[in-house]
Amino acid sequence: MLGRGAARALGALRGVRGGAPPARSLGLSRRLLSFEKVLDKDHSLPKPCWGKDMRRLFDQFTKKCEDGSWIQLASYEQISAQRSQDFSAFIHAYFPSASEVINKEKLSQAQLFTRGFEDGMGFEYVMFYNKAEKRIVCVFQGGPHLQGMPGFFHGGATATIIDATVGMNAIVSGGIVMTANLNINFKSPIPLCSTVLINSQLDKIEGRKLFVSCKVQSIDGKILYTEATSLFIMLEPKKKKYDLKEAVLNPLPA
Ligand SMILES: CCCCCCCCCC(=O)SCCNC(=O)CCNC(=O)[C@H](O)C(C)(C)COP(=O)(O)OP(=O)(O)OC[C@H]1O[C@@H](n2cnc3c(N)ncnc32)[C@H](O)[C@@H]1OP(=O)(O)O
Repeated sequence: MLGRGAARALGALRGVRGGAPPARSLGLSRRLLSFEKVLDKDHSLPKPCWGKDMRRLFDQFTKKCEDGSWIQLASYEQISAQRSQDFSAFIHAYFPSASEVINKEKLSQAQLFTRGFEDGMGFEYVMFYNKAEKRIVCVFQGGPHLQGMPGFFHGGATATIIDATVGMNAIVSGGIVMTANLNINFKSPIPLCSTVLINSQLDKIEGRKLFVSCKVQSIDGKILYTEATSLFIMLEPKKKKYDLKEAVLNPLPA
């Protein structure tokens, strides 16, 4: 999914706010900017369902964006490219057997898993990217529909938001990538409806492999809830029968 998720995720890079200079002037490539989402709202902006911790951290990181060292990443449910025939061609090129299952109509109805919940009930999050430090910080407030053991987040929900965060970090460096391995150590249960910080770091790139690690901590940094390491693989360029780069540089209208 992340090949497609990659496109969705890179749509996030369109969002540079808080008076920060345009992403292009920050050195982000046109390629990144080209993954534009044209539908629905940007879920990474403050909502009434955000608690005071989420809102305060949003304001703190938005402030850090003012000098251009950090970029806030917008987040949508879908990208315009997903609706185009070209995106079906992309799936066919990389995963021909999947293209027998996913038709254009299904693709147009699909939406990002983490954005499929009612406001405040599931994943509320906003990510900030520091290119120089190869870091992405995710401020995450999980809702009551993410419960596992009573009163705590489901481990799969924690894994999901980790995958989204380390995945975004891999995407901003590697483009179209997929999760090959995700290794999680659950150290302490995360109280339901709390706000936590996910700090991810791109550790190294070896050929097509990107290694990204992260920590999930309480907002005061005193509790380490979860640690994870991950491996992302850039999709094999030689298998490419379709020029995704060109498609995203010149996206079709939705
Ligand atoms: C706002 C949007 C947010 C978006 C972020 C959301 C994040 C969500 C991300 C996902 O959930 S993605 C969905 C879950 N992942 C998958 O479904 C991937 C399924 N696996 C595959 O499709 C392929 O296995 C994969 C594309 C990952 C790799 O296949 P390839 O044929 O391109 O690679 P290949 O097998 O040739 O391996 C390339 C290198 O990686 C290594 N490798 C591959 N898989 C590995 C693995 N699992 N562990 C360790 N090494 C691995 C492999 O040994 C080799 O190393 P060397 O180059 O040194 O020889």
